[in-house]
Amino acid sequence: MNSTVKKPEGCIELSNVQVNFIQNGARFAAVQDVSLNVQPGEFVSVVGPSGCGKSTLLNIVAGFLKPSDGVVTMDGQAIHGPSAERGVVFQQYSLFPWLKVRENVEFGLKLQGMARHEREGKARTLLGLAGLLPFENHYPDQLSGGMKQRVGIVRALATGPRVLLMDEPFGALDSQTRVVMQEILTHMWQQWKISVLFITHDIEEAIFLSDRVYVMTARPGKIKAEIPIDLPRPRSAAMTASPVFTALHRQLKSLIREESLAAMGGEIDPATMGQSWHLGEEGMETLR
Ligand SMILES: Nc1ncnc2c1ncn2[C@@H]1O[C@H](COP(=O)(O)OP(=O)(O)OP(=O)(O)O)[C@@H](O)[C@H]1O
Repeated sequence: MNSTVKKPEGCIELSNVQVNFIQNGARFAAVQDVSLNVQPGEFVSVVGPSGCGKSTLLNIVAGFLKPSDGVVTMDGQAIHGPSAERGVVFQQYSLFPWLKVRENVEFGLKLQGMARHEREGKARTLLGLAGLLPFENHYPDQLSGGMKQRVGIVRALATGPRVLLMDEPFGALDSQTRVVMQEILTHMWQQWKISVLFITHDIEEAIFLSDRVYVMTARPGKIKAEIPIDLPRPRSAAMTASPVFTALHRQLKSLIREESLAAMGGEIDPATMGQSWHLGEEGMETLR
């Protein structure tokens, strides 16, 4: 946990959550017995192999999905559906293409019944903080991917949520833009001190941004480990070369690698990985 002053609200708790889905007529557990929490003002990431149920967990906290079993609360109240108290940012830029940048940010405020001049002022302040004010009259199509995602974050924050839920928000960006976006997000988060639940495949991203990281097992997704990230704040790109960062990276990589191999269902034998394939004449024949 960082040492900044916490808002008194924005506590998410999942207790013994199970999610069953039906695929091809068969029921299976996507998520099993998951208990995790995000404390007020904390930045928590969830990492794990593809298909382990990360997005499913986020969708439950967002209120888009109901768990088959278990309890999910925000500040002690059960979550029954989506709410402006929980802002969501997805990988796909979910901006309205027919609205200008500022109109996109104002959208939720308009729904809340805020008067025009007030919402204009609020949107402009937030856009200014994100360095986007010069683009307030642009349409989303006129922006780069990184800028669109910054608008998406500002829009999610505009209505004053207690929690920000982010599902691979930088997954569609090139690696350089992604690193810059991580720095922007960590600075924005330090100003807003809002609780964040962040889903990512990227170990470095999870370490750089988070106070704690949960690692999930391969499907059915359970919590395999909870790793505190004891790096000072504010975070800077230079920290990624520090011994603490490197050790955390190694630890998380090893935990996830075990699960990624498990997720492949024994298709790959770790003992022989890296050895060249010797197909033999018979094997070559099957490829011809
Ligand atoms: N609505 C649904 N109906 C049936 N199966 C689903 C549904 N949603 C997700 N699944 C399955 O549940 C499992 C978990 O999916 P989920 O998208 O949560 O995983 P993930 O960890 O976010 O994956 P990725 O990292 O690849 O995005 C997957 O096997 C997925 O195919």
